[in-house]
Amino acid sequence: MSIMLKCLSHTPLRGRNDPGADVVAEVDAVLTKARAEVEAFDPELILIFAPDHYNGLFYDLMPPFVVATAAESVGDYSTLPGTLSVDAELALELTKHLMDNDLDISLSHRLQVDHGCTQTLEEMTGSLTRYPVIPIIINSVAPPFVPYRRIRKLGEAVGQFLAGLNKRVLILGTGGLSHEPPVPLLAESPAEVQEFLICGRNPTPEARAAREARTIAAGKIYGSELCQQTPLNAAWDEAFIELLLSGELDQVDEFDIQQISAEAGRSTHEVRTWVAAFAALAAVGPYQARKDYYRPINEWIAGYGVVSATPA
Ligand SMILES: O=C(O)CCc1cccc(O)c1O
Ligand SMILES: [Fe+2]
Repeated sequence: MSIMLKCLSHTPLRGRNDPGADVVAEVDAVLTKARAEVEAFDPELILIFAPDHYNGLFYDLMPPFVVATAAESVGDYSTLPGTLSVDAELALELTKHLMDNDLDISLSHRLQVDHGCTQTLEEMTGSLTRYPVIPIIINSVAPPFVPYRRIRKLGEAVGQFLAGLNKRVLILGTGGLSHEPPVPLLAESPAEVQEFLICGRNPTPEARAAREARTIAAGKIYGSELCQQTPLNAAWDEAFIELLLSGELDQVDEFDIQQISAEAGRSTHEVRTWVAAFAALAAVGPYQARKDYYRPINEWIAGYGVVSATPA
């Protein structure tokens, strides 16, 4: 088995509410290089850890994490629609492996996924079907959350499974870093928003458009004094990236969920996907990681980062 890891932010505001042309060009160059590395690696399997943003998973049944044996893109924010090329048999084997290793994983035989999964898949491969994929969706947006140590253990167990395959595997983590887009909180919402958060699957095109417009409007003022949301936190992001580069992943066991929300924004918890990805790689052996890019980008509502790693 050989293995490559890439973790990167996603943001549906890329191409919709862009920063200056110089920054756009920088990010384009970073993503082009990352994609070329994926192409050269030629993965036989992609294991993607991704969040969901109330598109596939709702409070009527909210799992801490879930393996999908089949996945359909909802095509939000004009992302690619359609069916992902999930390796169903292998996804089921992985699920059993996780259960046998004391992880109470959920299983979906038909999961809707959103930009949180598909944007990165498209950016890294140009498609939703180029390579066989197994999605693992980690709850990062709908509190309460399981502790970070559980995410590290999930990643470890996934890594042990991957180590037993005779395949080239690309591990992806997508989301973060610091950011707080305008996603409603169940406890603070009026009844109709609560209804959406509990069972809002398959919204009307109008409802979807309204949601997208709200995110774009938030991007226009993010980081200014007009904005109510927690601002980006470059220091938090840089420290998190350093932690990953150091290899001392068990430090995430000390992460305080409330404190991260307060200091870096509620959606910062999308970095749980990065924790799982790195824990999976670390389970295979020592690794070498590099920071490809970091910049706080208010227009995108994202502490925007790209990190790569391979076995040392
Ligand atoms: O529509 C949503 O729920 C949030 C959209 C969104 C915006 C900025 C950064 C993100 O990571 C993200 O997911
Ligand atoms: Fe997100």
